[in-house]
Amino acid sequence: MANIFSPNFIVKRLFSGAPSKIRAHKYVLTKYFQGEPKISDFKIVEETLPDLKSGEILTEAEYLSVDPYMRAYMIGYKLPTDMIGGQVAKVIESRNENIPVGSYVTGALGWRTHTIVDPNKLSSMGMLPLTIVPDIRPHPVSLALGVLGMPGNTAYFGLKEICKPKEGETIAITGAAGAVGSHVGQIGKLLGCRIIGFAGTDDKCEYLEKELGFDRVFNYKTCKISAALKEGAPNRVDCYFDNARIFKY
Ligand SMILES: NC(=O)C1=CN([C@@H]2O[C@H](COP(=O)(O)OP(=O)(O)OC[C@H]3O[C@@H](n4cnc5c(N)ncnc54)[C@H](OP(=O)(O)O)[C@@H]3O)[C@@H](O)[C@H]2O)C=CC1
Ligand SMILES: CCCCCC(=O)/C=C/[C@H]1[C@H](O)CC(=O)[C@@H]1CCCCCCC(=O)O
Repeated sequence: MANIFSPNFIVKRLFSGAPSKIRAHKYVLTKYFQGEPKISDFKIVEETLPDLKSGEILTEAEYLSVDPYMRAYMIGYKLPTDMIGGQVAKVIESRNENIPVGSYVTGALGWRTHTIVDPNKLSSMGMLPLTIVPDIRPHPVSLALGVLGMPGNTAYFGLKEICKPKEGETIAITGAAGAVGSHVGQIGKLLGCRIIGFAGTDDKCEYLEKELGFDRVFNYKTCKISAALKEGAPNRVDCYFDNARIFKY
């Protein structure tokens, strides 16, 4: 997740006594990703937003989300195209009586600074409604893209409703340090399970064991998987929550 406001992105408003004109900045994808995404795959475009219509809100992004689905989804768009993506954003102007200025919303608004939203419409791909973030202070609003958002919900419902682990069982997790995996492990611990994880660096493994309380985490790039499973899950693995498809099975 990235806080997008560097000095280059500071909003410029043209005050004229009338409603402010906002110059939004957005990431436009100009090349499909090959390997790691690169700065040169994007250009940044400025656009002046129109005045709000009745029912609409103007949002200012505070957090953008970077997620694995983006690589696959962007292939479906003709280039150049606006970059999709989840946001937590603050409402800075409102012509909607249910969403006052100062509230926070989360939704698929894309990688852009400012957005005019009709809260009754679904996202561009028609999948996600805009959601008002409840007041969760003193916790940060960014949690709406984390444990309270899709990663947390995926972890919670995937574990509770699909894996259905029982207390004392062992859960193995790949992509264990990722947005979903790190929540699966923590929820699993709360359910009284033994958690073994697989992650791609020693730092991630140490973080998961020491900070998040996973029982045993292995660096899948340097360990022998069969030995790791024997050591980490001496009885057996009861649930396998696969986020990364790093194992051939
Ligand atoms: N985030 C969400 O809300 C949702 C996610 N999903 C799916 O869940 C899975 C995990 O998502 P999420 O936790 O958000 O992902 P993250 O981006 O947080 O973590 C992904 C991790 O997967 C590992 N990885 C393994 N193999 C590869 C590879 N070939 N290329 C890149 N990374 C690799 C990397 O960790 P390491 O270095 O440790 O190997 C990487 O950091 C994905 O399949 C995603 O599509 C599904 C529904 C919702
Ligand atoms: C607000 C978007 C948060 C997305 C979090 C995430 O990682 C979603 C994962 C996708 C999963 O891999 C399979 C999906 O279909 C999930 C939803 C993708 C939503 C894309 C919406 C894009 C848009 O409408 O602009």
